[in-house]
Amino acid sequence: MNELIDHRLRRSWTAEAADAAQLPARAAKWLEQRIGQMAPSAAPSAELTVKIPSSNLAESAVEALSEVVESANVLVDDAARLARATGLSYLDLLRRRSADAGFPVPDAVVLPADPDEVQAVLDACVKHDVGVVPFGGGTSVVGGVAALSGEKTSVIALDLVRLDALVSVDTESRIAVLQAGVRGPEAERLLGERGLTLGHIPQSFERATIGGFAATRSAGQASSGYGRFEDMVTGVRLATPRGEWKLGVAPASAAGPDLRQLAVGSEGALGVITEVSLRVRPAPPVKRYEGYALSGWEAGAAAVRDLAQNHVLADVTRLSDVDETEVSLALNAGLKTTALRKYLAARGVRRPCFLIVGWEGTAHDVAVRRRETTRRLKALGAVRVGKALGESWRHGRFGGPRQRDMLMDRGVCVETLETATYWSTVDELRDDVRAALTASLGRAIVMCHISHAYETGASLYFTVLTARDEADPVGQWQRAKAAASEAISGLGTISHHHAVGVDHAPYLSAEIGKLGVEVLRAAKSAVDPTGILNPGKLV
Ligand SMILES: Cc1cc2nc3c(=O)[nH]c(=O)nc-3n(C[C@H](O)[C@H](O)[C@H](O)COP(=O)(O)OP(=O)(O)OC[C@H]3O[C@@H](n4cnc5c(N)ncnc54)[C@H](O)[C@@H]3O)c2cc1C
Repeated sequence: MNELIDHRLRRSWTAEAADAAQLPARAAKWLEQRIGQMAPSAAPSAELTVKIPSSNLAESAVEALSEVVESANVLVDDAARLARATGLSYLDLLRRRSADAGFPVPDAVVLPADPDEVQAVLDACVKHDVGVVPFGGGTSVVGGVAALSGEKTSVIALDLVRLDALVSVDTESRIAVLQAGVRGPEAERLLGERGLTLGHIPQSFERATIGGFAATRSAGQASSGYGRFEDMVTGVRLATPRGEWKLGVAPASAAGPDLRQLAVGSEGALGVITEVSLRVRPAPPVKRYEGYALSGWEAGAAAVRDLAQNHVLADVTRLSDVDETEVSLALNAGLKTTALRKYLAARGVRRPCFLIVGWEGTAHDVAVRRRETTRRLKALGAVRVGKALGESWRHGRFGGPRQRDMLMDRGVCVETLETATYWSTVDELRDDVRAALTASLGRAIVMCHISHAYETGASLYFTVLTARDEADPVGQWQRAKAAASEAISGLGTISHHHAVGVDHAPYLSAEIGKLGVEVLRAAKSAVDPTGILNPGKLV
């Protein structure tokens, strides 16, 4: 079980794919021409080289926790604690490459087996005044699982990996109840055995958990078809320092504000999600993915808006800007790029923006919906590239994290950030974020895509590549991220799906108002009066 979240394996995302990501020499040369000379660094060692402080958890607390979960499930060894010390942001990975842990490490890892044990662990932590960081897949990129102790003298990582069951399925209502620690692939396997699917496939699917998806209001790549994770949640079971809280008795309700939506997105600060009731759908027998190209970002964004506002979005709708398209042409050895460029230029697409569209469902459903989407796309000037592009994206869609490790080994600063805004400000926000990142980083490739579209607006997801500043690599990215966040603040949301965590907390009140922050703090003090839950996150 420890292997599942060991950072040495996590570095390669999945153990079996450790060497899958390679940068062809041609691509490396292209990259160096764009961002300048890079200074390769050694890949992190497979040995445990990071020095970490010893555990500060009082013996009485260890004993109390051991009574709840048995002593074998209270881990105080360095490897176990280090494995749950951070998430997977660029800064997390960067800090893990140095010899001294420049980040807080939990004093123990506690592994409860079921919701009742989670509740009993919280009760013991209240009694011993120990901070608790709920830990799902540990894929947070905003510091959500950072082992901050706040005002407490010790903090545990509450790892939910043993809560791994499909609890029940109500086929008539199409609702499945899953425990919080079930990872994406296992959820699909368990549901697939019953002919069902959740359809929630974020890029972190391989490692992230049901509890983590709910706690962060995650959005999967097929959100246009299946909805965001919060759209799927029909009920939540939470353990809190004040006792258990269950929410969700009907598909819709006018019994006051929807408190399920307070639990969803609560980032471990208002309770530990132990079970989630989820709307499920019949597993689709047909999946069809294909690619189109549009000439320039404005034409591409206008096409996605047209599809959204005419209710003909494909389940997956993903538009890359010119830079992201250029990079995928340069780095993707699988596509016959020269021929493709000529083909597109001959059809008037000189600055191509790739659009991936994917439909899932019955053969009839896919055929009908595909016809409608593609009819509109052609009318909007989109040129069909074909199935190869769609399938190449579908098969490579979990490759990003592996490529990131490999780029970091080569001396590249590589990170992503995201936001969302209304259609009327999509272009302005994109321009402002790009300008802020470029002004801060100098020579950099700043790519952007839309991967989640709505009638009223869209998400914007940025990927940045620049040569790492070896003198101050942490400061280099912190300054760029702050500049981008300032540009976002006021025009869009500080996070469309990565959540608040530590990194976005300074920008929350600009978005929801001081009163909004007070409302969240009041909710927190109601469920967590002594402040043991996830100190320093969200509010
Ligand atoms: C390479 C990569 C790609 C990603 N792609 C996407 C994407 O496509 N879409 C997307 O939405 N996100 C994406 N993310 C972000 C991240 O995967 C999501 O935020 C995910 O929902 C986190 O799930 P997790 O189980 O890993 O949670 P963790 O990282 O373990 O925790 C995230 C936060 O939730 C809290 N938490 C976890 N479990 C519980 C629980 N049971 N109860 C209460 N609180 C809990 C934690 O304390 C923390 O604050 C990506 C991350 C990476 C590294």
